Amino acid sequence: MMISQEQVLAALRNVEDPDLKKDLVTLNMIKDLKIEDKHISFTLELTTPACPMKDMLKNACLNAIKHFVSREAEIEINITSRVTRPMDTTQLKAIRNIILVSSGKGGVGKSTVASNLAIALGADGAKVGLIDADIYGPSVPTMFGLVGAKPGARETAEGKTLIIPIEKYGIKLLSLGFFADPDQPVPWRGPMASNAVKQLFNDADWGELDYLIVDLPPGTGDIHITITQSFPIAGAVIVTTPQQVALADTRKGLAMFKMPSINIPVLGVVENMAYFTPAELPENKYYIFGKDGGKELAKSFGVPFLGEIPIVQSITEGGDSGVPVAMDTHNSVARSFAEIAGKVAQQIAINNAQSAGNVSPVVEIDTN
Ligand SMILES: Nc1ncnc2c1ncn2[C@@H]1O[C@H](COP(=O)(O)OP(=O)(O)OP(=O)(O)O)[C@@H](O)[C@H]1O
Repeated sequence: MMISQEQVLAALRNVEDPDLKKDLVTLNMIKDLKIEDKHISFTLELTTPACPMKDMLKNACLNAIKHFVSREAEIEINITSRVTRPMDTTQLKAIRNIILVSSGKGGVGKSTVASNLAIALGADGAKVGLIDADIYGPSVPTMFGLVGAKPGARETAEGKTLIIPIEKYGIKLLSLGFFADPDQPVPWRGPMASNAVKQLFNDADWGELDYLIVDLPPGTGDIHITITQSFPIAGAVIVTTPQQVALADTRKGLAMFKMPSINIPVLGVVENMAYFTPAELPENKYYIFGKDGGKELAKSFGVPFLGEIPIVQSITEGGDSGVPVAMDTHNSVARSFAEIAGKVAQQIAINNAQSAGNVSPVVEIDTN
């Protein structure tokens, strides 16, 4: 039996990426195709290591080759990824996608979501950085067990001094909290705060990153304007809790990203503290702050709903002890964060493909 490259590629043209709505060959995702007798091997290059459809696409390739080429074929598929980036980027070239994590109100769990999202994306093999730009109360040092840590610096060949992000759990971190005394009130104000935040982007030795997560201060202020106008942003993740007071502020925060002068894609809404589950009765969910508020908000703005996170002690404990809950992959909350990370990465890949003209302009948004 002779199998040709053309036969295999023709078979794989029947496999469509459901997000990008084109086949894998057209999308140039099939690499290193080799055929020896009945042994076929190739690499499937995805747009993100966090792709939630990894297994589905691999199975679809196997089935297509078995069906259209030969039942006897022995098929080996190696999965890799090359994270795409928005098109219009001339600065921060080594940072592919900047993701803002934002909330209308303080204390809703924005830093918790930013930290766990960073870990969940990194767990799939992506190169991830995290900037804590919360001028009012930088909490990333606490959440990563780095209170009192001081980043180093190095000189470039051109004589520029670069801050070296601190690496923990595979994530490169910089927080305004590293540059202030943890026991003193935060002195950042107006232009000084904006300049300090810009430095975290421009004057740091980030190296290559697939995703740089930014934990913003709550609300809508100078820092938001500075960041959205200074850097190419892949999108914003909005964190809310189900109470009406939180939702009202979230609505304002979300509307800000949609303003024509800002115009940042909203990747979706995360509903934190969605319900309470007692450890001894894990099946019982108590919607003590109201039900589905985040979901309905997402629907009303036509943006994806990324998932809900319950109120659980392991999140508070993880945050306080410097080991974010997403590190414990057996914990069900860690799985929820992994799912949210998958959806965020997926949404970015769709937006990037769209801006590169690689996908039809109508993208279905899952708001269920
Ligand atoms: N789902 C949850 N279950 C239990 N505790 C949580 C949950 N989400 C957040 N917390 C805890 O609530 C506190 C506030 O969370 P976090 O610092 O993430 O909020 P924030 O929105 O970033 O606050 P800030 O406005 O200060 O930036 C932390 O102690 C955190 O561990």
